[in-house]
Amino acid sequence: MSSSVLPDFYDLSALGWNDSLAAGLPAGTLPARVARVDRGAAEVLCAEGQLTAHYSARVRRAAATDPVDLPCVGDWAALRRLPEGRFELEALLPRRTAFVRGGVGRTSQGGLSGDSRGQVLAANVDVVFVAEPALHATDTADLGRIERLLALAWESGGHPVVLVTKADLIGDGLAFLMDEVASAAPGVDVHAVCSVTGEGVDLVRGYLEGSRTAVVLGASGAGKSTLVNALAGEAVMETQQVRAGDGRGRHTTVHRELIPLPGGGLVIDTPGIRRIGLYEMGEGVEAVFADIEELAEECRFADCGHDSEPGCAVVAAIEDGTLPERRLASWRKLQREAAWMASRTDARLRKELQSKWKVIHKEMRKPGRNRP
Ligand SMILES: Nc1nc2c(ncn2[C@@H]2O[C@H](COP(=O)(O)OP(=O)(O)OP(=O)(O)O)[C@@H](O)[C@H]2O)c(=O)[nH]1
Ligand SMILES: [Zn+2]
Repeated sequence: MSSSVLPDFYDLSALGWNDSLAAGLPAGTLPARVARVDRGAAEVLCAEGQLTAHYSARVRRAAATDPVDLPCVGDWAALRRLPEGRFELEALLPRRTAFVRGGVGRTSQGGLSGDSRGQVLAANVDVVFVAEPALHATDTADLGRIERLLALAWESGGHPVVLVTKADLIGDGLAFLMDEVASAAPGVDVHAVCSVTGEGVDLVRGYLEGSRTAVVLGASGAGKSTLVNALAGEAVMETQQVRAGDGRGRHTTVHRELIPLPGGGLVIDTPGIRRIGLYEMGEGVEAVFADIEELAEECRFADCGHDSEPGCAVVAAIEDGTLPERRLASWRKLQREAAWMASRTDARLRKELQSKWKVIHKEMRKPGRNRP
């Protein structure tokens, strides 16, 4: 599908390479960014171009013990040149952010395998675009879905941005809808985009400045591929129309899952990331509902259930109209889901990742950052 010619080499900084990553590179190795993984090997982009690097014995051993150590798209890796000229993926550099799917797998018998080991779907994602169409069939933007995807975005450690896509479909109702969406996304930038007219596309591009890496989360048909194509200025992704037109399955022609954009920045698109809304979320829920968490601190009872307790600040906010009732219901629903998932995913992994990212989140939630 892509008409772009593969370059013979990549400018490392255009792939997101920087000094702090360089400081962690083992001596005598070559930095490379993982663009796709296969069994036992990765397609990588590096100063030498695009090449295949097989995993070293050490990487294979580590991954056998803990699948989280398996290379994934977006990872930075250290390559070693073997005497015969091939490259081996010797080690992974520490990840700054990661989308982790908990170990809720299916056993061969069809039941849930409780092995509770995580799998990393994408690493080193700086910006997480949450795409929700202004109009989906006959429904306007689903605020609950935005909240759920925001929880996943916060949890990854990346910087979330909400994009109301297909803005052309809603006409005069847009301003009202944007206010509603903003109320579901405290502390997060919200923009309207239209891939048909190009409205908002430059704004989106701005988030990728400095060779940042993004993913676009959103339901099927949200306009993710169309947006990425608009950013790239060419068809790097198959859209639903194309797929419907030639009857081929999805992802048959898309090989690289890490896509460097001609205007700078990179986008990660994998089947796993496309389905991520179906996976779990944990403490990200707290970040999405920071407004309710804040109110809850004002409740008379520390264990207030925000139901019919006296002195409940949350119920008071609903009564005086400052907190939409829908938001409390959405918070409860996501909390229940998060608790269910947490009970069957790797607690150790979660803790480890969260303590790392708490610092980043704190930084991002500082006053002055577009709080409502
Ligand atoms: N009117 C309008 N239609 C759009 C816009 N963006 C995308 N579409 C259409 O919406 C449909 C779905 O777009 P895709 O980009 O394939 O959606 P997707 O999110 O990649 O969908 P999946 O691949 O199923 O996850 C296509 O028919 C697009 O032409 C837009 O800004 N305005
Ligand atoms: Zn309360």
